[in-house]
Amino acid sequence: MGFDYQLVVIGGGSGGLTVAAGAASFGAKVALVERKKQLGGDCLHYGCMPSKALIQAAKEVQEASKYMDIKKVEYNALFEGAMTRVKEAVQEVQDHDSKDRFINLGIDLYEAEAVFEDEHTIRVGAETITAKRFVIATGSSPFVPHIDGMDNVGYLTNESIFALHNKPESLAVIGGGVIGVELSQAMSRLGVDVTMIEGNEHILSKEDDEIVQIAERSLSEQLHILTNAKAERVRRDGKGIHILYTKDGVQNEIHTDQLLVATGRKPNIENLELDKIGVKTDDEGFIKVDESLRTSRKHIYAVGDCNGSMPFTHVAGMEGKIAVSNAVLGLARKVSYKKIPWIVYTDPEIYHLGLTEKEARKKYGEYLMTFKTLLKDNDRFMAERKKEGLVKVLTTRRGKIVGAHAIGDGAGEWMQEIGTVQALNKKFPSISSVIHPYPAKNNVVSQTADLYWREKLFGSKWNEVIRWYVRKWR
Ligand SMILES: Cc1cc2nc3c(=O)[nH]c(=O)nc-3n(C[C@H](O)[C@H](O)[C@H](O)COP(=O)(O)OP(=O)(O)OC[C@H]3O[C@@H](n4cnc5c(N)ncnc54)[C@H](O)[C@@H]3O)c2cc1C
Ligand SMILES: NC(=O)c1ccc[n+]([C@@H]2O[C@H](COP(=O)([O-])OP(=O)(O)OC[C@H]3O[C@@H](n4cnc5c(N)ncnc54)[C@H](O)[C@@H]3O)[C@@H](O)[C@H]2O)c1
Repeated sequence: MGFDYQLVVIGGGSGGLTVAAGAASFGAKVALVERKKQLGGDCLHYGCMPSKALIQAAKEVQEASKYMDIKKVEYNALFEGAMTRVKEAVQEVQDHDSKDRFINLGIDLYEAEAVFEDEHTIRVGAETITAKRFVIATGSSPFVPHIDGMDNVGYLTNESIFALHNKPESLAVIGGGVIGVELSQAMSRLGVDVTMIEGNEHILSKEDDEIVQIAERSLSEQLHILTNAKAERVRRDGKGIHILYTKDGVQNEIHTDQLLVATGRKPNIENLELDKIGVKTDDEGFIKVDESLRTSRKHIYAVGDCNGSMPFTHVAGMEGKIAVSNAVLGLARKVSYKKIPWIVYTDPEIYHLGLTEKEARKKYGEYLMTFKTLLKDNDRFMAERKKEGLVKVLTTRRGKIVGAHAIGDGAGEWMQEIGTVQALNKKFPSISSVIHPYPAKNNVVSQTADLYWREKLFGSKWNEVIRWYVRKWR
């Protein structure tokens, strides 16, 4: 039976665009279906791009505030300016990733919501199209917990906060995960009074404990952080939004101009009619895939946020490339999530690779080695007065990297050296033999790698042997 297309990709975000472009460049007949007017998905429109533009604008305001007294009315103008920068950044990347670029690759674009009719057919608006294989890349949306009054209060999510024009006086943020902390700090730097309500004992629950301690200390100088706190009820009146919450068993209320909900994600599968074609999902609705990214229907693949693996753009991209190899070239490449770093773009910035110390200790027990350098012990961070921070690297006794974490100015950039070394299957101590230009910030990484040798040479029986050799023979 002939199909209209060899491959139909559903969703034109980070994952879907990688798949569509990759498949077309291998000569496949490809259609891309996107329900929104623009390509780019969450990362471009409501995620990575607008948040990073906002973070940068807020950082500049905060720097300026060190040298001048910024008045309240000036903060209003600076806020509006920051929001304009956000829109400009999104537009610039949008122009670069235009529809024409994909049409010129020979891809047929359909601007409509895809709905499965049967396992080889989808409805897109008024048309139906058939394909031999599909890749679902429909992403995720904000998950909003059930809190009494929420439906009537008019809250913000990452899909609406970047459209704010006027600076709110105050902002409450429910959720102290990555979105919560990045946006809270940026808003606070733009003169907004921010209160964060986090249900867990600590914010950023996926990070290493010591990193979290430093992050909490630093962020609580700029925001009110309420941990172990549960929002029970919200209501709006003429003065704004009231949030009734319980913290450590005690009830309290805060009053705020705006409320941001940042409590995790849910998959965009609601209208696909996956049940009809036998594509299985887990309890939260994320599409189940095997290591080759195949769903329970073997000719249908799922990549990016909708499969619930790791909700990052670089993961959607990595999965997209594997899906192209498998769906288009017929290979059987498998995904691995062991060597995927991420960054939390706060100031100080956080870098995360692999296991936290708690996880690594559980797995490796006494075979785990931990190497730490405080930024206050590094010349460059001393010189720049950016001494708050830590590098922590976790290895096996033989130097295999199992985790690397840092918090500090620009950590996301200078720590990636460790991610590269790990990806190339080299050991952590090999960084010691690479000459780092002094006093680049990545010296703190080689300084930490030197600790491995110090431990091996001076913290073991070898030390005695070397000392004996030097005394006797040199
Ligand atoms: C505030 C915020 C900041 C972030 N910052 C970062 C960051 O700094 N770094 C990072 O790596 N990640 C970041 N992320 C995560 C990143 O945005 C996502 O992991 C990434 O966008 C996932 O890509 P995707 O292709 O799976 O989904 P998306 O990019 O969301 O694309 C899915 C597309 O599918 C479309 N679609 C959905 N259903 C249908 C349908 N039935 N028919 C047709 N089209 C459909 C949607 O309209 C959308 O365009 C951030 C997320 C948020 C919310
Ligand atoms: N820098 C980046 O790469 C970046 C930036 C933003 C988002 N993202 C991606 O987006 C994903 C989603 O981010 P997120 O911050 O929404 O999710 P998250 O899972 O990181 O954090 C959600 C937080 O909300 C808390 N929470 C949940 N329900 C609550 C409730 N009722 N009351 C109080 N607290 C509650 C959770 O305990 C958790 O700490 C992230 O996992 C990340 O992968 C990445």
